[in-house]
Amino acid sequence: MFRNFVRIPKINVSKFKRKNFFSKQCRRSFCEAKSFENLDFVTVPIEQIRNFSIIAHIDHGKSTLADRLLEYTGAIKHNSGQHQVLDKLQVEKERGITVKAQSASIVYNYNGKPYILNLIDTPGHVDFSSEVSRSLSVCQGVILLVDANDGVQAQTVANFYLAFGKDLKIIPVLNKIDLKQANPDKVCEQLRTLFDIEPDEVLRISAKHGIGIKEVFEKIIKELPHPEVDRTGPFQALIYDSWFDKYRGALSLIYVNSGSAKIGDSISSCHTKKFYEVKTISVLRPEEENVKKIVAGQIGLVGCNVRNIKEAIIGDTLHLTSTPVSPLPGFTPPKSMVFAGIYPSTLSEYTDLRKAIEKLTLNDSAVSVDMDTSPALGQGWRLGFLGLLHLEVFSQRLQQEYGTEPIITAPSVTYLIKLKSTKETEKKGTNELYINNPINFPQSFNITETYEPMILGTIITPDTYLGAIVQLCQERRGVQVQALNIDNDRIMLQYQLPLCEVVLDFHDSLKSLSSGYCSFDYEDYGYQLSNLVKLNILLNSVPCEELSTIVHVSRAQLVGRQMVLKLKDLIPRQMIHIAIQASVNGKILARENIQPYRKDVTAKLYGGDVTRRMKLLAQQSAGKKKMKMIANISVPRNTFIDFLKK
Ligand SMILES: Nc1nc2c(ncn2[C@@H]2O[C@H](COP(=O)(O)OP(=O)(O)OP(=O)(O)O)[C@@H](O)[C@H]2O)c(=O)[nH]1
Repeated sequence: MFRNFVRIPKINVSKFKRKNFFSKQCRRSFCEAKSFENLDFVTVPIEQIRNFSIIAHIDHGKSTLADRLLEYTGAIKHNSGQHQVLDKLQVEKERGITVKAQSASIVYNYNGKPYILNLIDTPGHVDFSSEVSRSLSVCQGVILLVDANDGVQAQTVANFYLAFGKDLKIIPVLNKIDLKQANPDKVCEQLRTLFDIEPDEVLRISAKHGIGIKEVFEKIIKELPHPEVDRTGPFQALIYDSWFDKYRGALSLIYVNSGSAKIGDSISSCHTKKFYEVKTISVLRPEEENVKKIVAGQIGLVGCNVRNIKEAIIGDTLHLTSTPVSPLPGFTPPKSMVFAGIYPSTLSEYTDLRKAIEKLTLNDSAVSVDMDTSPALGQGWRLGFLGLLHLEVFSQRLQQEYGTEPIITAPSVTYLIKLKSTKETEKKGTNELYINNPINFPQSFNITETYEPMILGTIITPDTYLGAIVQLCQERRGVQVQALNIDNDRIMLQYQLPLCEVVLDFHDSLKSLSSGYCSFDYEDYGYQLSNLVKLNILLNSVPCEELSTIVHVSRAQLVGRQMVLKLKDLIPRQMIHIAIQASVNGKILARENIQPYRKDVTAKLYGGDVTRRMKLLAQQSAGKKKMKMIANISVPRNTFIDFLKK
C-alpha cells in the first residue's frame, strides 16, 4: 500500500495568470540574458555547464517546456507566436508530435554567472525511443515531465527506467497544473508508488502559462552535475546526430568528451579512418550561431564538407588527425521490429529514391536498409523500422523532404525458422533462418520449428476499461505477466504479446476501447516457439508468390478469407472465370470467384429451333474452357500495388 502522503500547498494558478507573471519574469531575464549575448562559450568554466534532456510520455508538454526555457533565456522572443520551436520538421508540425530529438544551447544567468544549458527535447512516442536513448548518452541528467491530469503513462515508465539505467540525475516535474482537472497530489502518489520519488522532490509547473519555470532553472543548476571532462586532453568527440545539408554536405552534431577543436583543424574518424578539415563549427541557440572553437563538455555542430553521407556515422568518434584516441562507446543499432518493402512507382524514379533513402537514413539511423526485388514491383528495398508510426513518418518525410512517392508494402515482422539438417544447412553452418519476406518461407517438409518475435507490452489504463482491454489482449494471443494498481483507479498491466499482432492496429484498438485514456509501450521480448504457416494465394490454381503471407495457424482461416475478399474487389473481370483461393500446405481455406465477361452469342438468333441456341452456348462454354487452360490471368501492376500497399 502507499506510504504516508505529504501534501504540498496548492499553487494559486490564477494569481500567475492574472498578473502575467511569466511575461514580467521573462522580460527581466531577457534583459539579463542580453548581457551574455556575445558570450564566448569557450571561456565558460566546465562547472557552469549542464547537459540535460526533457523526457516524458507523448503530449505531456516537453516541447512546450522547451519553448518556455528558450523564451526565459531570450533565445526566442516571448509571445512570438511560435509554438514547439524545436519541432522543426514539417511532419512534426503537421502531426503535432516530436519525431527527432533537437538540441539547443541556452545561457542562463544565475547569481550573476552565465550557465550554459544544453537542452535536448526528445520524442515521446515509443517508436522514436532510440532518439531518446541516444540523447541521454550525452547528458548528465533529465527532466522527467508528467502531465498533472493524465498522470504517469506507459512511456513515462519506459523513459524513467532508461534514464535510471544510465545513472542520470532525474528531476521530476509535474506539468499542466493550470488544468481544472489536474490532480497533482494523485500523480505524486503514482510517482512514489512506481519510482520511489517523494512528493516534496516534485516541481509543479505549467509550461503553457510559464508557471514555475524559474524553479526549473534553479533545480537544473543546483541538482544536475556538470560534465566530468578533461579540457586539456586530446580532442575526442562523439557524433550523436547527423543530417545532410545541400551546400555544406553532412553535418555532425557532436558532444566533446575531451580537449577542443577549432576551424581549420584536421580531424579524423575512428571508424572510417578518413580525415577532413573543419570548415564550420556552430552552436544551436536554437538557430545555428557560428563559433571558432568547441571545447569539452559542449555540444555543437561540425561541418567538414563531407559529401559521402556514409562517412558521417552516428556513434562514431572524432579526434585530431595528429592525436589518435580510443573510440568512445557508440550506440548499438536499435533492433528493427517492423519491415516493409519500398519500391519506386516507376523505374525512372529508382535513382532519386535511392538517394533520398540514403540521405534520410543518415538523419534517421534507426532505419535498417536491405536490397530487395519483387517479381511484381521490381527492384527496391526492404526497410526495417521501430514501429508503424516510424514507418509512416519515414515515408511522409521521403515525400515531403525529397519529393518522392514510393510504393510501400504492408508491414511484416522477422520470423525465425529452424530447418531440418541437410547438406545445405551443414554447408551454411546453421539450420536457423530469419525471414521477413514470405517469399523466402521454406517448404513445410524442411521445417522443424517456427518461432515468432514477442514483445513485453506495458499498458496503463483507468480500471473502467480493464475488461475490454484484457479481452483484446487475449484475442491477440497475449499472456498476462503482471497487473499492478498504481493508484485507486488506474492499473498497469504487462502482457507478453506476439509482435505481429501488435504492429498493425493494436494501439488504435486500445485507444478506441479506452476512449483515448489508455497508454501503451513495448520492448523486445525475444523469440517464442510458435506454429507458423505460409498462406498461399492461388489464382486459378496457380500460386501467386507476391501475395503470400506468413500467419499463425490459428489465424490462417480468417486472414485467408479476408485476403480473397480483398482480391475479389481488386482484380478486374476478365474474359475467363477466375478462382481466387487461399491455401495452407495444399489445403484450401477460402475461395471466391470472379465471373467472366459473357458475350451474348445468341443475340443474332431470330427465334428458330432451341437446339441451335443450345449449340451456340455449348460452343461458347468449350471455348472458355480451352481459354482457361492456356490463358495466364493478367493481374495489373496497380492491383498488386493496391493489395501490397498498407
Ligand atoms: N493546459 C496546458 N496545456 C499544455 C501545457 N504544456 C503543454 N500543453 C499542451 O499540451 C499539448 C502537447 O504539448 P507538446 O509540448 O507538444 O508535448 P510533447 O510532450 O512535446 O509532445 P511529443 O513531442 O509529441 O511527445 C499542446 O497542445 C500544448 O499546448 C500546460 O502547462 N498546460
